[in-house]
Amino acid sequence: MDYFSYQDDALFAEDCDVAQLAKVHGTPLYIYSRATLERHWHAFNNAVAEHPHLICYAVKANSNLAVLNVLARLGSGFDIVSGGELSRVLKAGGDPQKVVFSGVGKTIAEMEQALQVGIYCFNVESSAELEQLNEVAGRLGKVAPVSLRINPDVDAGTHPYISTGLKENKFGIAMDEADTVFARAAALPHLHVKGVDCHIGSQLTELKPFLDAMDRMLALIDRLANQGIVIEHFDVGGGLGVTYNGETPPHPDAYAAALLERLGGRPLKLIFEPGRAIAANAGVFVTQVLSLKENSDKRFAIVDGAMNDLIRPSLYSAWQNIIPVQQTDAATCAYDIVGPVCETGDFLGKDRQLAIKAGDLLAVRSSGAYGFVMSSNYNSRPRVAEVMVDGDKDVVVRERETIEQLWQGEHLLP
Ligand SMILES: Cc1ncc(COP(=O)(O)O)c(C=O)c1O
Ligand SMILES: N[C@@H](CCCC[NH3+])C(=O)O
Repeated sequence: MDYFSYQDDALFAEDCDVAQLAKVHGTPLYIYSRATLERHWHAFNNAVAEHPHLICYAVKANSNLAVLNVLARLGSGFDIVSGGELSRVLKAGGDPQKVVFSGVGKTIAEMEQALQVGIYCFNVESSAELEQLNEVAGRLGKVAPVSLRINPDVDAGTHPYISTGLKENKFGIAMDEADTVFARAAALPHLHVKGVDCHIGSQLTELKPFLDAMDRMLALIDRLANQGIVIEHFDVGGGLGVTYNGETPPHPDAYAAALLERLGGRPLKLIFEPGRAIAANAGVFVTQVLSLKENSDKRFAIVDGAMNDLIRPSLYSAWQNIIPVQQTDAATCAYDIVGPVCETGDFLGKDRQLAIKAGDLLAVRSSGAYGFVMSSNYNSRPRVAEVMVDGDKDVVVRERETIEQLWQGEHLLP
């Protein structure tokens, strides 16, 4: 079931006509589907329903308050990487006791904030962070719940910029130091060791790297048990991929079943941190064709959306499907879909077969994750509006920035 589909050649988001949404709210525009977010969250939650677990949506994928609130209402937990994300979760009605705090560099202020609100667990990424957290917790008269993020040194087989589980990556504690750092964590007075975690990369489309990582992590958990260090939970991170262009990532059911089989009856609570798998295909980015231009080699469609609004194609050469908002029978041509930003790398897609003219609307699919959250004001372009549809209702969940907001907080010299 695809909540973004055509009805009589017009693209709909649930029961809302996308062209009408663009007319009312302007372009460029992000549109999210509540039903899709909920279906994807339930897919994870149902996949492990029979086993103690917590689904902690990775806020970084899409941190709009309405997105977080929809998931909080389902009972979701949240994986955060900053004090800002924690504040968003709380503002959106999320339960701090279902929050795990990941991230390779946490500030003292962020540690204090998370300790004060009582999060579920800190995913600690280094010995230095462990010592700091112990000190901060001691100063506040608290005990910090901790998991250690271990870098299992497996190749996730994904884009090098989004691979995180190799020794050469900055993330986590090396496996060959894990036992020692755990022993230290267990000995520190203001920490309570709860779990282990790993996250080997994003947009994984095969089970094997996940299972390789799990085998190494379970071996560690067994060694720790022999040292008398009891691990309550195993946080497997996020990373399950989605279909952008014909990839066939495992369904959460298959993923969870494979993990549970490997777990082999160990009484560990499982924590999942899915971001992309929940949000990516719950959103589209709608842009209008400003003009067409061609030379002897190429045809360009210059659109009002740009790399500052959706950077994935420029940053990772990521391919996202670009479809017309109104389908026609007209003959198609190959276009590079480019934005107004003054960078050669400013494109949303290359060599796309489309039948388009100035004024037409295009929808870039799979834009619900790592879309708006990675947007910027580069070229002094106001950040775009975000709308969430819920059946035949649409709500502006973030207003388009105004020109005045572009220089909010800036000051002239006296
Ligand atoms: C620690 C951690 N957890 C979860 C995620 C979410 O990843 P994904 O969106 O691929 O599920 C990330 C980002 O890759 C991450 O770094
Ligand atoms: N921003 C990346 C994913 C990064 C994952 C962050 N841990 C993307 O769009 O694919």
